[in-house]
This record gives sequence, structure tokens and C-alpha cells, in this order.
Amino acid sequence: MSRAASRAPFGARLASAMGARGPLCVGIDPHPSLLSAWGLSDDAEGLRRFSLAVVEAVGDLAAAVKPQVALYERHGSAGLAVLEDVLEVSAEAGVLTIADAKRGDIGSTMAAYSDAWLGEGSPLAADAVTLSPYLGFESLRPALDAAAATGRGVFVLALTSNPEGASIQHTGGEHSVAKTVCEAAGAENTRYAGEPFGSVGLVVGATVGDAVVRLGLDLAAMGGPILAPGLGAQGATGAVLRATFGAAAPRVLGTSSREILAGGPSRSGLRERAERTLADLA
Ligand SMILES: O=C(O)c1cc(=O)[nH]c(=O)n1[C@@H]1O[C@H](COP(=O)(O)O)[C@@H](O)[C@H]1O
Repeated sequence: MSRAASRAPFGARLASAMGARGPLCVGIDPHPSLLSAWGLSDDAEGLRRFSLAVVEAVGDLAAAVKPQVALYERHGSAGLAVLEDVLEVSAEAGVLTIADAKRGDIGSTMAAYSDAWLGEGSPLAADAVTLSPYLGFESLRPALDAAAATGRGVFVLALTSNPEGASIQHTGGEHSVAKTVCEAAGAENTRYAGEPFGSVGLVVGATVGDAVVRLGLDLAAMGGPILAPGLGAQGATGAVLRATFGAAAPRVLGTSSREILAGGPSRSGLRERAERTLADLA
């Protein structure tokens, strides 16, 4: 039996991890300022020590970790080699991985991104990857199909946490861009009928206020998980998150990076902040 065939769908694995550990994803964002605050050098060795310390500290607490790919890319091939190791060590630690790569391109090129982040045997393959639908939701088809074939998942940007996102995502009147993306994800998740979550998730920031309601996004019916950045450093709290998502709150995976990472480099400092965030989300 191939590895792909033996892996349960991502949505089912995430639902089970959230049920066992709670709805927290810890972002691994090795910003230069954080490396410095931890007494580490802004190079591949500093990146490695930082990232592995985070996985070691929270790998048994969080449902998922989310390495921010840009912060590895800025170190070139040495940084990407570290990312490969982080993904492998995380898998060994039993925590799900979401590569925050925000990829999106015309279909033929998308197939190559899909091979890299979701392909069986790829050194960069994670349990899920973030995708941008700016070239049209259907341009993501290679990744949607690869995710289904390999038991992996995707999180498609719908309502991002940054204030500038509204200038595109809120446009379109009754058929806003965000609502269109939400409906397309819902249609895609029909292939996962019977699973606790579909494997096609959305990114909706915990900072978007009443936009979910105002734009008429039916996140509960969408069927997939919701990755909600914006906790901590961007100002959102567990209470804000519950108010923002309403009936869809049980499918929300809250994600926080800088707020938790600022607790390092000590293991206890990182765990204390992760546990505090988890308690806030409960
Ligand atoms: O896809 C994401 O994770 C993402 C989407 C979004 O709308 N907003 C957002 O902040 N993110 C990412 O989530 C992380 C947030 O980091 P903190 O603000 O430090 O918690 C960064 O890696 C962002 O790139």
C-alpha cells in the first residue's frame, strides 16, 4: 500500500488533532528581530535552532504548526533546507504541518507548486499549504486534486487579516470575491462528504470584524476548516474570534505566531504562551 493510500484525509486528521489538543496552530515565523531577541544569528543555523526549539516546545500541545515560508526563503537554499528538516521533525513529533506559502499561478505552473508542497515524496511536502485564489479558484485545480490524492489539504485565502485585503476581497456586491471563494471551497468539499471536515479550508482572519456576516459567507456550510490568523500580535482574542465566526467557530483553527514566539527561547516560556492562547480559545 502506498503512503498516500494509508494517510487519512487532511480534514479528518485535523479534526482529530483539534479534538485531542484544542484549536491552536502555532506559527513558526523566524523574523530577524525574533532571532536577535533569542540570541540567535540571522542565518540558516539560527533559523534551524529557532524552528526546532519551537517544534520541541509545542509539538505535543498544538494541533498544527505553520512555518512561514518567506522567512525561510530569505535565507536561500540553506533556508529551504532548514524548512525541509522542520517539516520532517514536526511529522516525527506528531504535529500537523501547514506550509504558509500562499501559492497561486496559472494551472500548468500550479501543478509544479502542487508537486513541491503536496506531492508524495517531495522534501517540502506538508500536511497542508496556504493558497492564493487571485488567478481564479479553478486555477488551483492541480493542488486541489493533489491534496485529495495524497491525503493532504489546502487553505485558500478568503478574507485575510490585513486591512488592505478588503479592497479586493469585499468587492463584487452580493457576489463578493470572498463569498465566491467560500462557495467554490464548499463545492469542492462535497468530495469529502462524510468526513468531519473537508480538506479544502479557507483563511479568514480573526480581525475581519463583521465582514463574514456582512458579505454573507456561510462558513458553516463550506464544510472545510478555517485557518484564522490575527490572534495576539494583530490584536484578536478568543472572544473576538468567537464573535467573528459564530456558528462556524467549532471549525476554526486559531493561529498565532509572534505572540507565542516572544515567549522563547525558553521551552517553558513558549509552552506558557501556547497554553495561555489555548485557554483563551477554549
Ligand atoms: O495565511 C496566513 O497564515 C495568513 C493569512 C492572513 O490573512 N494573515 C496572516 O497574518 N497570515 C499569516 O499568519 C502569520 C501571523 O503572524 P502573527 O501576526 O505574528 O501572529 C504570518 O505568518 C502571516 O503571514
